[in-house]
Amino acid sequence: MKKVLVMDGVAEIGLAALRREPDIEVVIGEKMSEDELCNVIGEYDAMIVRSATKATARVIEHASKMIIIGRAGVGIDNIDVAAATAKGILVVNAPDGNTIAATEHTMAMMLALTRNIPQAWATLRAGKWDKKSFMGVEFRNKVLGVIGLGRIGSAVAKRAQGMEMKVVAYDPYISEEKAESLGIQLLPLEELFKQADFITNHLPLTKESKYIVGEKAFSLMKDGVRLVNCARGGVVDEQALYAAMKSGKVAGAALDVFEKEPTTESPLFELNNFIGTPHLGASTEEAQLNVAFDVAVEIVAALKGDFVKNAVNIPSLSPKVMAVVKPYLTLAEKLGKFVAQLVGGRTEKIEITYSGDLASQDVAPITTAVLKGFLDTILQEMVNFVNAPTLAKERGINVIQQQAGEEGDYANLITVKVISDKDEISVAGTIFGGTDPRFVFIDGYHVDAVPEGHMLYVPHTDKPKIIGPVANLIGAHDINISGMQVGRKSIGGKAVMLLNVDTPVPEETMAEIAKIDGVQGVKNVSL
Ligand SMILES: NC(=O)c1ccc[n+]([C@@H]2O[C@H](COP(=O)([O-])OP(=O)(O)OC[C@H]3O[C@@H](n4cnc5c(N)ncnc54)[C@H](O)[C@@H]3O)[C@@H](O)[C@H]2O)c1
Ligand SMILES: O=C(O)CC[C@@H](O)C(=O)O
Repeated sequence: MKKVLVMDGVAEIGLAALRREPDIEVVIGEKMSEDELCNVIGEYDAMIVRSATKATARVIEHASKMIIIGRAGVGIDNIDVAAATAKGILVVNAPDGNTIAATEHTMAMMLALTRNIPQAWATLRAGKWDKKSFMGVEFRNKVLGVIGLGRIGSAVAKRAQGMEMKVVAYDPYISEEKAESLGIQLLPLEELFKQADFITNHLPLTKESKYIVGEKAFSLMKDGVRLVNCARGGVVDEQALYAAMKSGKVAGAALDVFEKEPTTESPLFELNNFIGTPHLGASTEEAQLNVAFDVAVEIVAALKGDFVKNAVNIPSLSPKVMAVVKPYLTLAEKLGKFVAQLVGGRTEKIEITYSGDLASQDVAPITTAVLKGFLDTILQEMVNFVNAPTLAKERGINVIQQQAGEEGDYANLITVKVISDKDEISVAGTIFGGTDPRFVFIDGYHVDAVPEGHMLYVPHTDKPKIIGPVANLIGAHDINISGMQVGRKSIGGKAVMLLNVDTPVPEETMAEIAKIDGVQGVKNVSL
């Protein structure tokens, strides 16, 4: 039975999707301190959070059974993803489910700010009919500067265009063509600050984006600019904003997110032209249903050992690409395991070359599968798709992935070459007919071996009286040989023999095989 800890109030539809699974027990957690969470987290195989619970490095250190942490929302700044990755814990989010909610909240904040709606209602409620204090401005023909033209930024832009605003944007990771197709002019950030009448931030909080809207930015802005942030606190420097509002530079600001959350006190709250909401961007019934369901589906998939769609710490693939690469993952893992058992010495480099159909695919997950197979064989600690690249890097293994392009004799081919301080070995595999994995080269010698179970690898000199004696010695120990492949490049030169055996060949038999004249080595391999 797998235990899932659900924190921060996740919609019932997500809980129901988890409870439907007979092997999953759902535990609804109450708000906990870091210490309290550390004390209980070791019992759980998965955890779901929104933004309140912090999966810190300390919490993750105590998460001894954890397979996956799911974020019912977009931002993953409350999860220490690096710590999770190093521990092999998958982190997934629900990136699409609350886009519209956050977009509409941004539009609501822009309108409320510009037409003084919260302030006017407060005075009306206080018994005053005050028309003079609440003069607004119109959106039409104004310039909206969107910082971060991702899912929410571009949806906000579309709605602003519907209100006849001119939209400019800053996002160095979006192509000119994409922006053009949205009718948006991309600008350098400084230029956006200079031109915009309204500015809305849609950047996540990262090292690069912290305080990107700070003192210098305010000095560049137009007098009377209005600012909205419904993305992440800390992108806007709240002290600098306060100063810019006090000086009259900023005519109004609306924040849904704050550097410190929860927060109920801020100098900004004393300003009449400031409005704030307590991180409500994703708080619509629809968004909460979407993110709860999406994240639950990912948790169920991960706990069953299936692939997840929205992993943030392993490469995510579209279903179309996944359909292409999935059959190669098992083959790749076996190639990694095979070379790990043959190579001696300290591994310095692993070169993985893809050709044929794979030359033009996104092969990053296949490379990870090779590393997983390789490291799982040589390390005691848990190795999985999440931590395999990090573990390889920590061990100083230089991983080179290349896509060769030329077809060769195989429709698809993965060649894994491992170079150590003492040794070098390569093995290549292919998939026949979409499902049938084969090893087809070992150190450039052609073979055609089914990569499964126990195998015996015997490099030798190509001459008579080798194959028979090897087979006889194995047979004499009552071990059944279910397959045998011999590859050579030239008569009398080096050759390789690969046997599929039903049980591993005992050490003493291997020692006898090694004594056969012409045998250059003998190794057991288990896949
Ligand atoms: N207030 C809420 O409740 C709420 C709800 C949903 C999302 N969010 C937040 O809104 C933000 C945007 O969400 P999204 O779904 O649009 O994300 P997204 O990933 O689709 O968009 C982010 C955009 O920012 C750009 N970007 C990232 N770092 C940058 C940098 N340093 N400089 C310039 N551009 C950079 C990226 O290229 C991307 O286009 C996230 O921080 C998310 O957590 C808040
Ligand atoms: O869960 C929430 O209420 C906020 C989520 C939002 O900040 C996000 O990044 O998706």
